[in-house]
Amino acid sequence: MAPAPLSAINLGHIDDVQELRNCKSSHIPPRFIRDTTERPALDKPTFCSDTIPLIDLSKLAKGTTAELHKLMKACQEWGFFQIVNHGIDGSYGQAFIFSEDQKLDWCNMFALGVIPNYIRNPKLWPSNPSDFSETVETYSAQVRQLCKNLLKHIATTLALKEDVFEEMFGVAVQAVRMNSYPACPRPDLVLGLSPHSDGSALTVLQQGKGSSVGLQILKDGKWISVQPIPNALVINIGDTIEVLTNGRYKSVEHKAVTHKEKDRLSIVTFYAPSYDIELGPMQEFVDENNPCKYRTYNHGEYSKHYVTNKLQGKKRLEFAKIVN
Ligand SMILES: O=C(O)CCC(=O)C(=O)O
Ligand SMILES: [Fe+2]
Repeated sequence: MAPAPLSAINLGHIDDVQELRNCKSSHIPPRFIRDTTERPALDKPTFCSDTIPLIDLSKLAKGTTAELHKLMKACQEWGFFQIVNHGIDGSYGQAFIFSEDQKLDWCNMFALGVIPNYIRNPKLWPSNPSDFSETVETYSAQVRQLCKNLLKHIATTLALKEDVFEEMFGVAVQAVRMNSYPACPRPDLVLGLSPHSDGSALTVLQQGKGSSVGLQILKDGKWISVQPIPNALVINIGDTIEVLTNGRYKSVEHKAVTHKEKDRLSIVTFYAPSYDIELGPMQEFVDENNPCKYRTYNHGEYSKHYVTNKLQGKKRLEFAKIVN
């Protein structure tokens, strides 16, 4: 999702977290200090008997039933999983600020629209380093193919025709966002990225090699850290799949925390239907035991709503919720 245009709202002075880090002061400007209820509990490690599921894409490609079952459980119970054997090699600024009193994330973001062409702003594509654009193009083409494949497997786990999402989505919208989280002297007071669900159908997250733990997901009311696995990609279900499956597969709330000494970079691809598509729960997931939970809406309107509202858990999905 591209960041929302900064409008006439008074945003006040915004410190650059990269500069704050470079000046090595232990002072955290108040705009970054979270209310006590929001602060990450870093001293209490998130214990969980399970870690997020790890899926072997090469086994899915061979049609291994056990792996497909694992994928089904991952989508149903976690909304998040990591994948291995996927065949992909491995001017910043704040986003999602809408008011002067809003707490800021300890993160610099750089977002680029990739496909279709009309969401690209060539002026934003840096010419330095010289291979930046080509690298993003190559990576994005591979991730696009990966998303198409994953959506086929996901459709199979739902007993749907494997091409159902591809046929429904039209020319899928693809955007990439680079999140840079500089080390923070007080990671216990700030958040790298506020809790949110993604507005996409699928999200693919790549972490820097040797990355510190940063991503946390909300599972059964507890924040669980996603342990980086070398060469694995983290995949999560976005709001679109939650709506289409009438909540069978859920988009899961997640956030990022920072580290006292280590910088962290995540490269995130959002893959979503074309903006002109009308979306609502598929009839396969609605019956008398599963009443329709979401209205039908235009995906372009949802995307606009998504980028013009602050990150606040799953609040943005209320746009589509049917209230009884
Ligand atoms: O950097 C991370 O681990 C999380 C990034 C994320 O959730 C996002 O960009 O939507
Ligand atoms: Fe996200």
